[in-house]
Amino acid sequence: MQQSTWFTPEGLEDLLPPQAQKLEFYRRQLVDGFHLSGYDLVLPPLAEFTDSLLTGTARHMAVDTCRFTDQESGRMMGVRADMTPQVARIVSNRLKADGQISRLCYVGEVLKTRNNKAKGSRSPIQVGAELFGHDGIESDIEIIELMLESLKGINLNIKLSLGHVGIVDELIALAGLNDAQGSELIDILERKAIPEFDAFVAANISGAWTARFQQLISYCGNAADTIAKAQSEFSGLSVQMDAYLNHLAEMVQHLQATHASVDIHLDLADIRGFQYHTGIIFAAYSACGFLQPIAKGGRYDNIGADFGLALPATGFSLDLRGALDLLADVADNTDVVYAPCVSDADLQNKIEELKSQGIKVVKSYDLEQENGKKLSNQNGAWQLV
Ligand SMILES: N[C@@H](Cc1c[nH]c[nH+]1)C(=O)O
Repeated sequence: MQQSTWFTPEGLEDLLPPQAQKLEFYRRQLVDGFHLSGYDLVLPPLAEFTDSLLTGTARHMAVDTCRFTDQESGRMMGVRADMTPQVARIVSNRLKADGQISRLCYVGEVLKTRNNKAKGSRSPIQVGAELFGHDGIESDIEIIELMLESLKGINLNIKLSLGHVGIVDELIALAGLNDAQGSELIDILERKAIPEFDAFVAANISGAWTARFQQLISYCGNAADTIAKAQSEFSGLSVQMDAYLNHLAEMVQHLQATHASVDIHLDLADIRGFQYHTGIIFAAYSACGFLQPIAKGGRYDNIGADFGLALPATGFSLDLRGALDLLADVADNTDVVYAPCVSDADLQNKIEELKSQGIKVVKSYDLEQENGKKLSNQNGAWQLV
């Protein structure tokens, strides 16, 4: 047998005890929390036709998506690299949830073509929530608060970073950049390549706009100060720009009132990893310093257009596998009882009764050797000894 037979591919790992149980514990806690906020669970399939998986705004995901030919239909399929576009397909095409608000949540493993550690796990276990059918700031607030509440519920201490994709887009439009220039700039910002950004601005932007792009990149820091600065310097550039900044300011004000203990940070030029987003974007970083966000999300209006129903949408997801080391270990305090392997209906009833009380009952093939409580037949009745 070749030695490589028992190796798993780079970035695809087994989760062993007790880590797997720990993940399951937190998964339940998160999904139960979503449920209590009115989010219904959906479980999309692991793979879909690339036509639906990589449609519209999700086409940017193509490089991350493992693809293969479906032996049934001959069509190209892909393993999901993100569940959000799948949930958008479900709401637009399966639930046809027009004219109403839909709240959905999901859990599942996703897969990425490459093992880029800087971008997080190659096979995240994605847990998330999406809200469809509302385009006001209230739904952005609901989703961000749900994320904060969920992370607090699993005892993760985080910092919140906020941004708005529209601000970069609007500045590009106002400065009169053409499509190619706009895409190049977005690509530079996605990589946060500051020297390239400076070179791009020097070569492509003139007059007062040069200073504005430099200001944009400087809008990074404490939320209250940064939004005040951005609002004073960008005020009046356009109605849209004012609206975007006002939305952010309102968001900051709201969260400072409801989540006073959360450290809120603004980064108006940070669009890294926000591929299909169109509005307010956000990320939660570990307060104990961790480069990858624990959870992230944002508004992504109209992603469902290709599925026949364009709905406003906002949501967030987190990678439970990536967050596992940051989560407290879960002690297994369940009582253990050993049971003999004998054919006896009363014993079986007793075992079921104990399990229904949350007691762990383990079959023993050598009861004498076990340390701990045992089920023993005492004068015809099964009892704990
Ligand atoms: N699925 C996105 C986050 C998101 C969820 N909903 C909206 N955005 C991601 O993993 O980056």
